Amino acid sequence: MEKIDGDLNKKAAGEKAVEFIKDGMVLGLGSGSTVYWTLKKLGELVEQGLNVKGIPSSKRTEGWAKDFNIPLTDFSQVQSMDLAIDGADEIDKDFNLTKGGGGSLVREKIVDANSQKLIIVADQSKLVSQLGKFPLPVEVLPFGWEVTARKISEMGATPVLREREGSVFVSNNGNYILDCDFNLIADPGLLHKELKQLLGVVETGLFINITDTIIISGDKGIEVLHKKK
Ligand SMILES: O=C[C@H](O)[C@H](O)[C@H](O)COP(=O)(O)O
Repeated sequence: MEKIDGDLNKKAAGEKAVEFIKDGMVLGLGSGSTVYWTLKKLGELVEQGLNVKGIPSSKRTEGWAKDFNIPLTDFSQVQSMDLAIDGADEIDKDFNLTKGGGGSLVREKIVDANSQKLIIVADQSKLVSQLGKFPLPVEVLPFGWEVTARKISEMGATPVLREREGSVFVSNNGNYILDCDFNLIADPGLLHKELKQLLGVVETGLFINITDTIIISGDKGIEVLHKKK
């Protein structure tokens, strides 16, 4: 069995999110070690009779959902979900996010953006005043990735091809990830748009303006923050 980050704040935030799940909902199932705790708790509720279905945002999440007997569906059955619950690598004061530390950013963005509501679960270390300390994950096509990386470096970043255990990391979509240190990101929306215009870029880990609620666990206990409309 895979070893999961047992950080108590991740566990607390992840578990809290199930309070927002209602019977009959179709859910977007995010990725990462905080969402793992959401899935585990959700499995207990399913066992007690809660009727939900989920679309997983990664193969890892799909595996966990199956382990916890959470019924799954896909985009051939439903095009819009009631609620997505996902993790993040950084969260700024405007609820914009950096995601993709685990390499699941493309499927996460498709799932999160097609949900009526997005709840982000995280420990307090993820809160930042400005995005950018965590190098921005950018998913790129393997073909010509060297050119794409050079174009990104001309935008002021230092892209590093992600590797795991000595091999190039390959995403669930068969692509590569460039971890791009832009230093602090002054305008995340603009940077996302500029990166998306580069040939070879599939998607960026900047999630702008799609988060409704953040569940943070830390020194002050669990806080539920709603975005002001
Ligand atoms: O690709 C991975 C995802 O964006 C995760 O949601 C993110 O990295 C946070 O993961 P964790 O909850 O393990 O810190």
